[in-house]
Amino acid sequence: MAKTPEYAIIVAGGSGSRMQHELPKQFMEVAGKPILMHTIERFHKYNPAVRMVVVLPQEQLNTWRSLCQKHGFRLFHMTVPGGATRFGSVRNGLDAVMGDGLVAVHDGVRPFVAVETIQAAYEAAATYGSAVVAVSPKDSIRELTAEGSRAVPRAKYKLVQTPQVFQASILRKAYEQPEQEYFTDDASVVESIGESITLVEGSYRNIKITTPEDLLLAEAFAREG
Ligand SMILES: Nc1ccn([C@@H]2O[C@H](COP(=O)(O)OP(=O)(O)OP(=O)(O)O)[C@@H](O)[C@H]2O)c(=O)n1
Ligand SMILES: C[C@](O)(CO)[C@H](O)COP(=O)(O)O
Repeated sequence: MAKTPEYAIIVAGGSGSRMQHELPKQFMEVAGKPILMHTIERFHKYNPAVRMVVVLPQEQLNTWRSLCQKHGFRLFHMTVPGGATRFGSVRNGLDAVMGDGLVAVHDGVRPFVAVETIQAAYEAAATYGSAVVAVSPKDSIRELTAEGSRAVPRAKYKLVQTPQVFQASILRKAYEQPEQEYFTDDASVVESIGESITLVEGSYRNIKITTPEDLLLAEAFAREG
């Protein structure tokens, strides 16, 4: 039987404002290579046949082309221009996904996702229609209230990562709706059309490179391979 087509929308259309660096963080080097190249390599390592759609800021398409030349980066991927928000970028990426199959959405700035995590997410989505990678919090959690704050039971919460994988038809339907402020990831978008979300265990190494100190961790993880 033919394998279900697998797609990956790698969203790298942001400006990286919290990194406070001139170059968008997805292009900053870790272990001598742009972060985004590490990310693409992880998906290629999982399955060289994954059809990759990389979403980039419109004004940075040429920068990426130059970086690929400079680093001799030849792993095949399509590029599409991003939107004003992550939601808009995923929607643009989805327009490039033709036909049925499983679609992973992954942050371009999560370069240390394990191949085993990617595999587990595609497998769960094949069975349940959705799969969202998450880990348990390590710190205590307090909820902000009108009076101040109060402790909440940590065991009731998960910290959400990517990849988030869905049947293409579900993801398309979800991204037809208007964007809402509480859409911070793909699970929140899909859930709001009434679909249930299946969680898959993630990894504490699957960090999202967001602020400058994350780069220190990233260099350490990259050294370990
Ligand atoms: N308009 C946007 C905004 C974000 N992203 C992508 O979504 C991922 C997670 O977002 P985040 O870490 O918030 O990235 P930025 O938006 O670039 O960072 P910041 O919020 O600090 O500006 C990143 O890979 C980012 O490039 C995107 O594709 N398009
Ligand atoms: C999708 C995500 O990485 C899951 O943790 C996260 O929600 C992205 O949030 P950001 O506000 O774009 O950093």
